[in-house]
Amino acid sequence: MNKELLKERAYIDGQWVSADKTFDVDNPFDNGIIASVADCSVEQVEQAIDSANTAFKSWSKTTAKERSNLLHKWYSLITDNADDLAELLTIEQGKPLEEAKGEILYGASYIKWFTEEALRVNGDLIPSPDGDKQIEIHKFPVGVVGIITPWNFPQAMIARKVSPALAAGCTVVIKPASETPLSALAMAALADQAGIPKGVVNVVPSTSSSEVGQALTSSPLVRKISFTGSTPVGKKLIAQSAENVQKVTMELGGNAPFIVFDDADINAAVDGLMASKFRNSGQTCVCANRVFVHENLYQEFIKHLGNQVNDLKLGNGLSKGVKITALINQKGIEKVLRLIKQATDSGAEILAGGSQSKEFKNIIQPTILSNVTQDMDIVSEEIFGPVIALIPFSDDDEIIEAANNTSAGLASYAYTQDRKRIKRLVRDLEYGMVGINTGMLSNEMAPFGGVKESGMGREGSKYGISDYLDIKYACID
Ligand SMILES: NC(=O)C1=CN([C@@H]2O[C@H](COP(=O)(O)OP(=O)(O)OC[C@H]3O[C@@H](n4cnc5c(N)ncnc54)[C@H](OP(=O)(O)O)[C@@H]3O)[C@@H](O)[C@H]2O)C=CC1
Ligand SMILES: O=C(O)[C@H](O)CS(=O)(=O)O
Repeated sequence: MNKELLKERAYIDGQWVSADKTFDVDNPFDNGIIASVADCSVEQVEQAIDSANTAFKSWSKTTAKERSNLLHKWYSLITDNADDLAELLTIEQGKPLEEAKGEILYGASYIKWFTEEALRVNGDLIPSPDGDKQIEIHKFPVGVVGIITPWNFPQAMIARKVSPALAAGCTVVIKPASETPLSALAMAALADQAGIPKGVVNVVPSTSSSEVGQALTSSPLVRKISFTGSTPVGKKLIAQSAENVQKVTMELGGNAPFIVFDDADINAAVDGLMASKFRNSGQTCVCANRVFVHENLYQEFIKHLGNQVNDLKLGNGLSKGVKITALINQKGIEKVLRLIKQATDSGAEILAGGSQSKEFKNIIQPTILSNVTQDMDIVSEEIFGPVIALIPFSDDDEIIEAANNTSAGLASYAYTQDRKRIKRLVRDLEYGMVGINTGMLSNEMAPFGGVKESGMGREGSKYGISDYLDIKYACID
């Protein structure tokens, strides 16, 4: 791997900066230490905010074309270094190398998208209702953006937030997850190489996440917070952002229903479930979390599903053909084992897996639980692991109500051929995103985001840049 991309110091004001202390980053597969990274203090975060604020004064006055060209250089450097970035990502996060490569290109697709969207931030001229006065609508970048990202997509979540921010003319201070800071620092190294001016992008790794969040939300210089992570942390940040009336974009937890109706193509539904459920070993906010299968198909579905699950290869993400790898940390492993045990203690049946791999202690076997019921914790909590919870159903009306019976509202999925039923599902499922006959719905051209306690704002698509712009109305007589 290109050692130039392995950075251990913070990136503040265009400089690589040490801190008074460091924290270790380990490989989730074997817990081997791979780096010791600068553990930034609140003072250093404040320095980064000051730097971003100074840089904003000039960056916000560059032309959209200049920003677009620099973003494109960043995009090109990322795609040119995709293999090395993927290897770094797998080492620090654990996911299979093929998935890590996919994440790098997925993240880069957002940067490419916003090189184009940067050129389409237009205002309006509105005919005045009041004599000859002219109504002009202008759009301006909001300012310094505080960005806090999770460990499950350590590169793509940064690309998905930083690219619209920079395209709009904003500057950013990024606090990556402590489990996975290396991908963020590598992205900063390539932004530096691309010629993105000092202070526009700052990365401040820190294990003092709560204090860093407080520093970002309490600073009047920070005009927006963009966060992807758990709902409890999202709620804290929303509350804290009120102090300075900051804009927020929140991509929070999910609890996706995956509904297989009696007219579904079983093979397609099993393929869609495998793709949705086992990506990143189940550690995504859009994974199928509750799998409702019509009783008429239940037994046949289980047979098809079991065949595919039993074929999944477990191991080190760097090894060829591996599909199921280590969960991010012991906390994540214990949470999934707790949910499995509570379900089986309450009557669920294990059809496959059900425990940690005998060979690799940090890997949980791909698991199928049958006869799961709505009262179980595995139904109400975001599993974040390779566990399929199967719930049989018989009635269309009941199933939509059951699917909506959660405080989350991010992704939802259904397999059916019935056009009337599809229209009803799109209308009545209370989610930001609905996948019909597909288990994969994330791409840079579609608005990614949720409703209810899954957050607010949208990332990607023609809507994504609006979160980083303010509208100014000028009335000219
Ligand atoms: N919707 C999504 O995409 C994601 C959902 N989740 C859900 O969250 C659960 C826990 O995962 P976890 O990684 O702990 O998610 P967290 O929400 O705890 O962490 C996400 C990010 O927020 C930071 N953070 C944590 N606490 C605070 C705080 N008080 N103020 C400011 N920033 C904070 C973390 O920093 P640090 O790393 O230093 O703790 C990390 O950078 C998962 O099991 C899953 O259910 C998790 C990740 C992504
Ligand atoms: O946080 C996540 O889980 C990601 O947003 C999911 S996706 O965008 O990579 O599908």
